[in-house]
Amino acid sequence: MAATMKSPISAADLTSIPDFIEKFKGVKSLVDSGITNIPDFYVRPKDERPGELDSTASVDQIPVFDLAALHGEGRGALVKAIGEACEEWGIFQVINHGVRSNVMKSMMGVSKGFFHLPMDEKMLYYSNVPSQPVRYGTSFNPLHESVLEWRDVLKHMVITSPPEENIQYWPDKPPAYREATKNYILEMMVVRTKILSAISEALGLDSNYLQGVFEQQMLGLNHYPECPNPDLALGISSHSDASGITILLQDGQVAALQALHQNRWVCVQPLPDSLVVIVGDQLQILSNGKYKSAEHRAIVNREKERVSIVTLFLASNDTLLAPIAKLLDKSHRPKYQDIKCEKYMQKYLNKQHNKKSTLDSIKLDK
Ligand SMILES: O=C(O)CCC(=O)C(=O)O
Ligand SMILES: [Fe+2]
Repeated sequence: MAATMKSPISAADLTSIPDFIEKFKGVKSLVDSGITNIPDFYVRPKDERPGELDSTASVDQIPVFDLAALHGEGRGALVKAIGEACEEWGIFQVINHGVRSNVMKSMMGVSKGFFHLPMDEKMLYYSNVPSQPVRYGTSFNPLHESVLEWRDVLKHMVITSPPEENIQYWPDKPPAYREATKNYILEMMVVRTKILSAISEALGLDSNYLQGVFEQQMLGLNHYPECPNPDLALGISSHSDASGITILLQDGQVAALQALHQNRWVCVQPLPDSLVVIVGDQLQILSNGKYKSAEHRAIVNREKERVSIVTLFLASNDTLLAPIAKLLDKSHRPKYQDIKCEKYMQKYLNKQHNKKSTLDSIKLDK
């Protein structure tokens, strides 16, 4: 592989982000070039670096729910607990969610396989324009960022139903990519119904209410290569997701995802066969702030690479995002300006990740 044969370069040789993007396209090829220090444009300001704040104290574990209980007498209690977790945390893990273990394993396998392809294969999908249907790239929005995220990405911006309608745009390497991705997407559609029906009920709405709103699906593969200075960089910087909900599959071997809770970073420990559910900004808007989108980030590791797979469920472009009328009354006035989903997504995608800044920008009575 040509990229691995280059002589080691020093971080000081890389002067600017556009220059780096032009030469390396992303993190993997930078690491393969043999660097021993990260370039300056990966170094986070001091207050953003992963510090001592991350906690594994038992009081600070994010909630874990066994979804098997949705099918029996325990449904009411579980729905209530999920609602409370959406208010308090905006993030929780689920087990016994019904997604087959081998489907998750294959998806993880083809994702890793894709990021390890030779550069010219990955370049077939390369773009810096976030709206491409299937796009390989790096960081979040590299040409609008002052500090880059230590990750490369492959994004499927639109998943159709059935998913294989636009399969010709999907990578066909590694050879199992298309089949594994299709199977994973189909299982995500099933688990979405379980989770969104529970959240709808917790809000006092018809079971299928939110399912009818968050009908669009996107898929994102994140690759976080080993990093020589994990104390200075972040894999993904603090942000909330623009989705209604996000369902995340994380690598079982490396703990890296952290959620902000009461001003502390709490590590989301990977549990076997679990999925992480994250409340996104669109659910915060619809619930009029009752449910909070979780601010989260991912750290990187000196020895281990990591892959995570995110499935976003969100409203269609022409949906007007607004608090649900049934949740409003004299003492619950709307907290957010109405905004078309397409416009919200443009606002979100046209800048760098910055905590919950997109949501904050449409708050009423700031
Ligand atoms: O890799 C992770 O655990 C987090 C990924 C994430 O937050 C995202 O893709 O939005
Ligand atoms: Fe996220």
